Amino acid sequence: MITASNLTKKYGEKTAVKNINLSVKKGELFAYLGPNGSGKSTTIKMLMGLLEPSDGSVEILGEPMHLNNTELKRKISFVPDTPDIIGKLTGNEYLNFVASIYKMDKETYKNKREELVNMFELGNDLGVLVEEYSHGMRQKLAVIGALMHSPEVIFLDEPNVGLDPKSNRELKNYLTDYVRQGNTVFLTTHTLSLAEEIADRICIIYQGEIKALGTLAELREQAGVGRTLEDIFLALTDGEDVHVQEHTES
Ligand SMILES: Nc1ncnc2c1ncn2[C@@H]1O[C@H](COP(=O)(O)OP(=O)(O)OP(=O)(O)O)[C@@H](O)[C@H]1O
Repeated sequence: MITASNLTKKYGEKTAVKNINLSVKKGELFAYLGPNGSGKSTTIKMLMGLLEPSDGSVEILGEPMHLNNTELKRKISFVPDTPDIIGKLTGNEYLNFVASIYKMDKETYKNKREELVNMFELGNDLGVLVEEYSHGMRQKLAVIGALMHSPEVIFLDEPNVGLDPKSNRELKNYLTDYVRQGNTVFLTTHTLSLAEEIADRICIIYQGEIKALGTLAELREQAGVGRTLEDIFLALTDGEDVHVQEHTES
């Protein structure tokens, strides 16, 4: 569903993403982890066709992704790390707008919207201007907008930031159910426990390069008995004195 081949992004002299190769299968929940500035958002933006790679290529649903592949972009969805929703719209207006972009039929829109709005308990705030929303409320609205049209592939950049514990739990349950139905989720997070709990496979990047990729059990096996994901993450990204075998490309 998602394939990155030798994906590279340079900003001037700086190489933010170096030669990333990965592929995410149908029905998989893939967690992409890395410290601040390691290249997670840059990777997601290239996978989504929002940013031109300096080198390498991306395929989504078996099709090449390009900046102007609008039809392919309609089949996927994105929750950015800082949802930039027009403040002069009410929550209702925003969701109507999203439904029109994705050409949702009325009945599906009504049902999906009700399900998601109830899940996040945002019903009472939909008549309010988004500029009056808290960060968490904006985050919920962005997630509802992204999930409403049931995309086969969804990218979420730190979706849990700002969500209260109940909403976090609801989102986790929703995403695990969502992949069980055959959809594909690619998410970044700094909350390692979230990745431990819900990810089928985990990829750790550091300074734009893949350092580890596998199931939690595989990563633990490489790291040695008793190692937590936090130990592994720190060993691979901070130079802590724990030996963990790095990922090598096959
Ligand atoms: N538009 C840009 N111009 C120049 N450099 C950029 C640009 N966007 C990102 N970078 C640089 O690329 C590197 C990777 O940034 P990116 O935002 O992809 O990291 P990240 O892993 O998502 O970080 P965080 O966890 O803090 O969100 C950083 O060094 C950042 O400074």
